[in-house]
Amino acid sequence: MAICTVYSTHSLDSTCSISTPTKTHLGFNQKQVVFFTTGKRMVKRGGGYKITCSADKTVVIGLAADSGCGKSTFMRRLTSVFGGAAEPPKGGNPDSNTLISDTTTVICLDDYHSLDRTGRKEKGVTALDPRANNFGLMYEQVKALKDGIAVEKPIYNHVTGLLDPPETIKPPKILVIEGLHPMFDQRVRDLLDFSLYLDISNEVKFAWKIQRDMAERGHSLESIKASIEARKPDFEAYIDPQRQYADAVIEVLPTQLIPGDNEGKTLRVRLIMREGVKYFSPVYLFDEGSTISWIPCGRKLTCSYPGIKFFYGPETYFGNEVSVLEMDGQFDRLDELIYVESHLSNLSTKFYGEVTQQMLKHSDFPGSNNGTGLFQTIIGLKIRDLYEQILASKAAAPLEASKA
Ligand SMILES: Nc1ncnc2c1ncn2[C@@H]1O[C@H](COP(=O)(O)OP(=O)(O)OP(=O)(O)O)[C@@H](O)[C@H]1O
Ligand SMILES: O=C(CO)[C@H](O)[C@H](O)COP(=O)(O)O
Repeated sequence: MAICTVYSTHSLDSTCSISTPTKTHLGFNQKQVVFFTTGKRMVKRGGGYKITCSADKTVVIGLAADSGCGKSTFMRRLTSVFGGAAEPPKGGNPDSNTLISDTTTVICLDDYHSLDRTGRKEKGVTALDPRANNFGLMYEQVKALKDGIAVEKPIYNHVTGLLDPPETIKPPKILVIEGLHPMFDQRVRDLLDFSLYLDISNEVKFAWKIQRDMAERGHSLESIKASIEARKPDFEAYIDPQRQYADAVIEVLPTQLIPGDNEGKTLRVRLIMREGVKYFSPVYLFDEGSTISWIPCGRKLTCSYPGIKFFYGPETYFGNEVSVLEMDGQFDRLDELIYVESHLSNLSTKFYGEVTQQMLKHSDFPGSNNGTGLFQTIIGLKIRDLYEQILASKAAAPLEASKA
């Protein structure tokens, strides 16, 4: 490691690691102070040397869920927290799965399928099976991006079922890797600064699938049932166990307010937040660490049948201490959410009412009237806070080092 002064997007000195095959290269050596006046990233490849500055490093977020479980919806909420819309890479493959905004780049891990649709059929494996995915490449490329180096990432084309020529991905401020396996491979898992798992119960998954694949894509009820059943063993073997590694889990279950209900319209949603995660402090209701049951319906919150019930308290999840915030039921009037927001703490908002504002802004997104939208919005704000804390700690690091 060497200290260098960097003039780029950062105003503070950054700690840089310099790797060079020879001591002196293109006007600098490891003892010199290096000045850069152009270029956003302190990385040069192809010239035989590489400089990586910690303040330039990408923050990596993992989002795991089965297909059709709300990953895209969550990504839209997260991107919105940072402002600006996410778009596919300009002028690239129209079937690219990547979404880029000013701050975030979201890559879909389906792009690391090593077997295309025909290949999987021939070998008799599903896309959920690790044998159909290239975890070595996933690790190398996520690591490179985290270190500030651009990669040529493959593209899995969901329209044709083929692997298309790769696309260039430049290191963003925040990289989100979303898909079936962000926490499956330990090497990839260790690169994550924060991980989230969307845990949708079978009943609700089925209801959502029917809604989308039957109503919007013209699939038959039988084919939807068959596809869910066919994925189940591999889902249970390879996807579901990733819950244990997640820093936060959003669990979506049928309501308990209507006995025997499994229509999937009214939902009981639990936000399970691991304790002791660096840069992440769980949200709480009223009093941190207490166990609380709260029915907010009445003068300040309009609730039609079956009402709304909140719960908050400590629990154990896969042997880890967690805090759980739960909401069962749905909001009648989204503007009244401010009443609920005012009773929640540690939200990482920048101003009073920011959660409500975000929810109102995207009232047309699925889940906006229930705990799925509320908790996805809260996690989006927590990720912004985590990113800002990591950035601040990196900026402070060289100052600490120089004091030593
Ligand atoms: N919170 C929600 N409440 C109700 N329905 C939802 C919710 N989230 C998602 N859905 C339903 O599930 C469908 C899939 O959502 P979304 O596209 O966000 O999931 P996905 O995980 O990105 O899917 P895929 O991986 O198949 O692209 C939506 O069209 C909607 O019908
Ligand atoms: O689980 C999936 C994505 O999350 C898909 O089933 C997988 O990527 C295979 O895609 P396709 O059905 O387009 O061949």
